[in-house]
Amino acid sequence: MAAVYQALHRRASSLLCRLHSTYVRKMRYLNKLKEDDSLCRQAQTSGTFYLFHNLSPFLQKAGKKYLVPQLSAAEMRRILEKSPEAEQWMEESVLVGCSDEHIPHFALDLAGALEKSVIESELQGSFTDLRKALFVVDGKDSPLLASAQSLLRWHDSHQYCSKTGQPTQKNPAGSKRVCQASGITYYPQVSPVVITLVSNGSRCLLARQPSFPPGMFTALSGFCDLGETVEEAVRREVAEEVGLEVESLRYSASQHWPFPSGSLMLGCHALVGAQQAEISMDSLELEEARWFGLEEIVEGLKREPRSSKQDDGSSLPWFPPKQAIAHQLIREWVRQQSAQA
Ligand SMILES: NC(=O)C1=CN([C@@H]2O[C@H](COP(=O)(O)OP(=O)(O)OC[C@H]3O[C@@H](n4cnc5c(N)ncnc54)[C@H](OP(=O)(O)O)[C@@H]3O)[C@@H](O)[C@H]2O)C=CC1
Ligand SMILES: [Mg+2]
Repeated sequence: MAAVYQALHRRASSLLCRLHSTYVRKMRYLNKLKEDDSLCRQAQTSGTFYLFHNLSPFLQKAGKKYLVPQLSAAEMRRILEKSPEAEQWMEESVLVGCSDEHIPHFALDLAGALEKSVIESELQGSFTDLRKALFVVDGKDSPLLASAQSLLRWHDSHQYCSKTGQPTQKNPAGSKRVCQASGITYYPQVSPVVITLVSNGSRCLLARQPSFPPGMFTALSGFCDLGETVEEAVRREVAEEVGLEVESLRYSASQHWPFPSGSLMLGCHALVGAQQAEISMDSLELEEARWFGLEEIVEGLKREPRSSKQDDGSSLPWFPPKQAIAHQLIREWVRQQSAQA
């Protein structure tokens, strides 16, 4: 029995080791592509490409599913034949990942090269607004679309050096831009945002902004100020937006979020004292903020935007879908409350 157990253990360890080394090798290869320009240029000729047009990703419909096609370099060339300066366009692509077999994946925005309709009819699909695309594609594809779009957006808005006004040049991987005149290197920017699910022990606090779709409530969020810690940003945002003082907080998880540009959402749970029930809302930013009990949250999680609409035109509360970290925080709170009951 012991021998069988040992053999199984050895096999499991060796599998784990191989898995780990695949990951490590992949990360090192990606890093090399960012550092070695000629290797990256060469990789472009054998890589695959995700297409964007004006920052909208290209999707293909297969039955009820939406797929995110990857084009080979040969297919890319064939599409770009219709555009002058085809090679130059290939060089605009940015590295967004690679397969376990080290096939590099690039993203490319073809807005300046070809009409949207030309590509759509050629490839039988459509460029879809990212706000829709993120929620209809397979779960594993949405983080990739989100980060690819953020990187393409950053390149599009950092074409010039902010010191000299001269054009900046992107490296082949797209991990930086350099101004030859000043020697300044620019790296893609990330904006840290705290997102906090406030609880008073038995209820949690959700809010809505006037721009949200009817009935949607979510956790409080806000951009970190320069020089602030995550803890300070959580305390300040909760104080500013709902007038409550956080007593303790716990980090949960993070998520890249492509809106408005490239945010790193830092998800936290915060506790306020049970006696602090009165909300004093910042009505410049929020339209409504209120406490929700466990039952109401559980019901809201089952609801979809369409099913929330009532006959009198009002909407019952519903929450962000599973792709958003707000959803994860709300589910964690439900699990925690249910375990305490
Ligand atoms: N993934 C998820 O689950 C969720 C994600 N979010 C995201 O969190 C983000 C922040 O939430 P929000 O409550 O609006 O933030 P804030 O409470 O910080 O308020 C937004 C305002 O902050 C100002 N601001 C400060 N720094 C920045 C910056 N770096 N970029 C843009 N605006 C800045 C802007 O004001 P001004 O325009 O006056 O200059 C903006 O209108 C949103 O973009 C939203 O998409 C929110 C909830 C859920
Ligand atoms: Mg806010």
